[in-house]
Amino acid sequence: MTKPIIALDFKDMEAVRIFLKPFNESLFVKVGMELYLQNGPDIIKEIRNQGHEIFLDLKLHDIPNTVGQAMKGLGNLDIQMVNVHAAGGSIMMQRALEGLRDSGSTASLVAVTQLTSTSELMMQQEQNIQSSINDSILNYATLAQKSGLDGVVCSANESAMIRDALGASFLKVTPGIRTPEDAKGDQVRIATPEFAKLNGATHIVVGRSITQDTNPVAKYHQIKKAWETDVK
Ligand SMILES: O=c1ccn([C@@H]2O[C@H](COP(=O)(O)O)[C@@H](O)[C@H]2O)c(=O)[nH]1
Repeated sequence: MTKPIIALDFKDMEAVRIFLKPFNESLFVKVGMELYLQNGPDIIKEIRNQGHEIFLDLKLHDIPNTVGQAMKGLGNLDIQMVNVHAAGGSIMMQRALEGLRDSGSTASLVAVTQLTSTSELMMQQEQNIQSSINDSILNYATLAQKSGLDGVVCSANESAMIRDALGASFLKVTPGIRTPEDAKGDQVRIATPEFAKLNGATHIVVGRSITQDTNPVAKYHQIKKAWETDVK
């Protein structure tokens, strides 16, 4: 069972240090654009030195050569998971994977399908995709699998569909996790940890529900328990 991934959406390492200090255990954390782009690769070294696993969530999306070369560089960091946008296309995803493996990295490479902040209506009107959001997500997930990637980022509302179509071992990394008492914020396609578990998610990503709680350690353990408990 994978640990819930905590999204460290903080502005600097000092804020990360303060957040991580009360946790007396090894965690799986996510470093995203806010933290990485303002602090650079040193942040990865320090978090790894504290014994935590890292999902580097930079969502690369550019022409294949640029993404391939960038991935080659990121592969030199000691990270366990990294991602691209599936909308960049199959050639871009293949070059990303080649770049990552050329660097010797064994990190999982996953592709974002539709952001969990996107509704079906937004997708249809703003991206001009005239299918259901589930069809779009399954299309991107299928493309990612054919491109050799390890899995996708989707919401837990789509993880059962992807599991049934593409297999249980294809990773379904699911942000947009909320407990019933949490604020939805800018997320649209949300689910509880229990729902994610029941519906084939392989990983859950939780940010503000933990980081902005008055007792982050207790909230993390509440979510971890809900995620790990077997549901019949
Ligand atoms: O589709 C996606 C892809 C990535 N994310 C990231 O996950 C966390 C979620 O944070 P919350 O505070 O729990 O909403 C955040 O870092 C996003 O960049 C996502 O939400 N949806």
